[in-house]
Amino acid sequence: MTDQASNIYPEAAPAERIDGKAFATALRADVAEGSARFRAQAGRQPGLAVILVGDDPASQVYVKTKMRQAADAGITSFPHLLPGNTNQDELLQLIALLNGDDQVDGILVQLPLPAQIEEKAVIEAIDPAKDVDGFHPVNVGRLSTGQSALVPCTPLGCLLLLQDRLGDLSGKKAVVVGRSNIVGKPMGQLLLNAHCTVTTVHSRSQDLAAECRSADILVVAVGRAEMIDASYIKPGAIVLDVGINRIALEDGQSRLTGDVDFDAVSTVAGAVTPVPGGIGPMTVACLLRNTLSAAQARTAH
Ligand SMILES: NC(=O)C1=CN([C@@H]2O[C@H](COP(=O)(O)OP(=O)(O)OC[C@H]3O[C@@H](n4cnc5c(N)ncnc54)[C@H](OP(=O)(O)O)[C@@H]3O)[C@@H](O)[C@H]2O)C=CC1
Ligand SMILES: Nc1nc(=O)c2c([nH]1)NC[C@@H]1CN(c3ccc(C(=O)N[C@@H](CCC(=O)O)C(=O)O)cc3)C=[N+]21
Repeated sequence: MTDQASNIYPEAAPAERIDGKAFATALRADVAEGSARFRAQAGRQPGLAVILVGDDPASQVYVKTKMRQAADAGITSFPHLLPGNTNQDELLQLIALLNGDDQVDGILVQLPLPAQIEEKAVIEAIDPAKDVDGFHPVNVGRLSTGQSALVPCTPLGCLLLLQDRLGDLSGKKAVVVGRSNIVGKPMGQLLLNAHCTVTTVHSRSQDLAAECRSADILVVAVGRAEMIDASYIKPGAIVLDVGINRIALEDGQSRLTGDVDFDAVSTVAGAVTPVPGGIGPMTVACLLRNTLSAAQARTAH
């Protein structure tokens, strides 16, 4: 952080830290209530199948967190931990089995997958009604045409936080940094559906900082540690930091950091989400919310 960057608006009050972790805890309590009602009506708990191929330690941690929080929210999880050399046909056979299993309402295949498996083929094999990640082209199409859909968890978590703080988002200027299928694109779509004026920027954009400085709402999902400093921020803006970057420290340890330089941005913004404790926990809470929604929709007809 440069002195210049931290002092461009010296009169501003420091930004509020948005507690995504606490919000996610409240959201999981809502899901638990809904799951209990579902169980009373359907005679079973909502079910979530979680597939992990390989033994990447970070992915193992995420999968454990998801299963523990699912149990706490009254959702049964069905873990499928497959060896790293699993081939595509084996994975597709498992998905076909889960598509046909009435106890399973949601199917999550942890990404990234090993190189021998094509992500697109796997995503397209999942029954769209059980696609709790919202990555299937049917759900992507439904979201982009404003129909009810299973919506990707990370952008859904961002939207819920924004609506909690701002209520109606109509007419707000929103800038999304990043255009991945998982975060950036569905985020733009959700903000557009909520009547924001949306700009999506990426690695080929010109004058990224100027685009970002026009934003009342700035959502950052680039995967570059602390890239966004105070010079990207409009005074008073709400900044959501999706980035999860593990950086090595000198003592051999590591720490998690976002795509936003939290301290620098806090001198200018109105409110900022931290990493950890921001969007990450919201993602997992929204996965459980989507599982409950899928269970309700599957038993409604
Ligand atoms: N909190 C959570 O729950 C989750 C967090 N994440 C994290 O969010 C981050 C983004 O993830 P994801 O969307 O999957 O990442 P991707 O790598 O798929 O996409 C990154 C996007 O950022 C753009 N980009 C990269 N460098 C720059 C740059 N210098 N200037 C402008 N744009 C740039 C890329 O542009 P281009 O398209 O032109 O290449 C691309 O659109 C990661 O840190 C990831 O770990 C992801 C999912 C969930
Ligand atoms: N099919 C699929 N769906 C996903 O949603 C998906 C995925 N694959 N692959 C990986 C990414 C990443 N992701 C995160 C979820 C929670 C935290 C999270 O809870 N983070 C904690 C910190 C956890 C820690 O300390 O490591 C926090 O930010 O506070 C982070 C990242 C979901 N993803």
